[in-house]
Amino acid sequence: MTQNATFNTDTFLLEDPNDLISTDKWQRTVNLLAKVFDAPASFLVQYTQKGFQVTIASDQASNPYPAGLIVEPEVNIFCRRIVETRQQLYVSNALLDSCWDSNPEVHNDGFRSYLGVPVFWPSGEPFGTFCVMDFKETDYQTTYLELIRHLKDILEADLSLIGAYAEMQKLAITDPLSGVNNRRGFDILAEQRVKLAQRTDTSLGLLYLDVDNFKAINDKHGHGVGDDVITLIGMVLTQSVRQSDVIGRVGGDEFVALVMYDAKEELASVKHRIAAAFCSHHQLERLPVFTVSIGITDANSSASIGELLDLADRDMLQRKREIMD
Ligand SMILES: Nc1nc2c(ncn2[C@@H]2O[C@H](COP(=O)(O)OP(=O)(O)OP(=O)(O)O)[C@@H](O)[C@H]2O)c(=O)[nH]1
Repeated sequence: MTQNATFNTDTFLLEDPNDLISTDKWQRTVNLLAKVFDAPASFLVQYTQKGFQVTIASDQASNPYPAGLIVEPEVNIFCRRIVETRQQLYVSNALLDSCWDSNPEVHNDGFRSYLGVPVFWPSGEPFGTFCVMDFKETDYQTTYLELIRHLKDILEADLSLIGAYAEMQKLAITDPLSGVNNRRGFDILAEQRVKLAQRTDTSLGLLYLDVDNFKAINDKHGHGVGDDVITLIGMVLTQSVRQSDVIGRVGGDEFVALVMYDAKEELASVKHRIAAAFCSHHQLERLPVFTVSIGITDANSSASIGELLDLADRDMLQRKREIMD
């Protein structure tokens, strides 16, 4: 289920710039680091599965590594050690330790000294490193180590801003009771999913689910039990569809799922899977027995999400009438 696309810690910030980050301020911070250490190069480096990318490079002619440069994740560079250990690293002279023999920063580019600290996302995941490098051996004193940690706090404060904003965005599109997308979230993500399906030539179907006589559950067992049924539906739907499918709660007891399929019969089998899941779950959860009506429509036309929801809703009502009659 596509839900948390707003805060992706596995994407390079340079590929997906964030308005909340002032890269000017970061540039000044990185430049300042090089200046106070009287060093030829300093960096903010981001780590993802794709490797290490220089996000910001101090703007001196002596700096060989520009912003945007990516180093493969398995290369034995200093920053890699920090990401692995999550600890500060100070190498005053890399030639004195054979573990750096295979480091291209040392044997290709002539660096001797490295001081770096880990930078973390607010989630505690490593963002990357903040570091300063020199072509000569160094002997940094404690106050310098404190300074680099202080400057890194400034960068982490900005990263926590992105985290807080992403969290707010997530809250704005999530239904707190069922944990699935609310109507706004569903509309946004479903529209993206439809565009992606058109580009990749895949087929989509829309399921519309409504609890039968939900009002009676509330009236007979109380609102709290009704809430538990809503929570259960969110859970069952999440477990019944693929990660890339989009689900949402679009009304009190109404849920929808936009699902990808290869053969049309798959839509009917998703529908049966969902209905069957309720049978086993309400026993486990000690909830009253309830049934749901599910409508389906094909979602491969140029119709808007609102129009598709209407079609699936009408199909659901038709089925509900058939059961009630
Ligand atoms: N417990 C609980 N009840 C809710 C919530 N949101 C809406 N409802 C109730 O859901 C009920 C929906 O009633 P109806 O739209 O008549 O639907 P129904 O009783 O399922 O009837 P049919 O759709 O015809 O099967 C109303 O009584 C609402 O008060 C919620 O978050 N929690």
